[in-house]
Amino acid sequence: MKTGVFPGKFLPPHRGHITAILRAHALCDKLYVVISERTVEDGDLCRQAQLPYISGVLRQRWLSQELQGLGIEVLLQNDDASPPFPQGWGEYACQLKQTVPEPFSVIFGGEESYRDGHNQFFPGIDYQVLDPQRTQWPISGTEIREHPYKHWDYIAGAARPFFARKVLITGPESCGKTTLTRKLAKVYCTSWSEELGRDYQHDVVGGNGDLFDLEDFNRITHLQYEQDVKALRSANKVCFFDTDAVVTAFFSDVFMGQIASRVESFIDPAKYDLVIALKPTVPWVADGMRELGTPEVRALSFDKLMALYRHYGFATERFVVIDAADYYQRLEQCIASVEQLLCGG
Ligand SMILES: NC(=O)c1ccc[n+]([C@@H]2O[C@H](COP(=O)([O-])OP(=O)(O)OC[C@H]3O[C@@H](n4cnc5c(N)ncnc54)[C@H](O)[C@@H]3O)[C@@H](O)[C@H]2O)c1
Repeated sequence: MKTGVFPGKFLPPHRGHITAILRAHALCDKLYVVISERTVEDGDLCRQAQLPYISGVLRQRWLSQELQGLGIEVLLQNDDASPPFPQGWGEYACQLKQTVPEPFSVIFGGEESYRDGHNQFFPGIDYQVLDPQRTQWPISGTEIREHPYKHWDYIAGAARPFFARKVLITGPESCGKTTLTRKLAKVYCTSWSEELGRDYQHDVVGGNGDLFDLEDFNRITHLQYEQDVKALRSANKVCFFDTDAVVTAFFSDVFMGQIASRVESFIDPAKYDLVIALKPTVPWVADGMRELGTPEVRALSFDKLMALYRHYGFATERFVVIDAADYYQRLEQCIASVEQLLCGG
């Protein structure tokens, strides 16, 4: 029985890592992937790339998603107490032997320069180097952190939702949100999450808004969240959202005179990288389910919705407000703001 260990930072995991891990797995009977987390150093690396901290647990979740079902165990090791390399070799070696729950006979890696250290601090354990020139996937974690959109295809699938830019298109009824969201998704060849409250109203309530009850808005928020997560999983650099929980809170208040109890727990001002707010300056389209059609009510709805965003901690002064009265201009303004969001990545 040959047991191997594949250590790394995996900040973030990419195809080079995954392929090397799978090769290592083919060379032994049991493989442990060990994520080495140094919160200060790793935190600095994320900050330098202007990314939120990618915690060890998050990396463990991503790698576990990627490798599940293959008999590879993903472990997390906190190396905060070890000095940096090369002084930290001894502590690192001790810690690794404690983290892995059984004796191992081989350590895999891609760095020839670590061989002497391995020979000294892991006596009797082979050090096997795989693809040291990174010929198959010429990529590093540093390159991905600094330019995730340029190197998008290398990012491990499970980590892509973290890196995908999230764009919310919001606004009151009949301002072209759904069409614009679909068009933007097509322009950027990516996924989007459509508002499902209207389908819910059609399918469950029979189209008659008077028949809503408060619990319906809790369900809508939850279903929308699930759909958003699914859309994000297949995003190509950017993902578009046709609605959010603030809009559901708004309609809960319109129909029921109060906000359903669980809606607020889905409101997250930090979720979106860009919020595009559409003003109701295009013609009203009656579809049998819309309620708020007069020009005065439409303008008031927009103001009320923005006030609700402020109430929930959104920085509405950073919203891109689209007030052009024609669809061509609206689309152009949206594309320009998305371009700005993605540029430099
Ligand atoms: N930094 C040091 O001087 C040093 C010294 C000794 C041990 N270590 C330990 O070694 C482990 C690896 O650290 P790291 O910073 O190199 O981790 P990492 O997350 O950057 O990489 C993990 C492993 O994948 C390999 N790899 C990376 N990109 C690849 C690609 N495109 N194709 C094929 N293989 C690729 C790396 O060579 C490494 O072996 C860590 O556990 C670390 O603590 C580091």
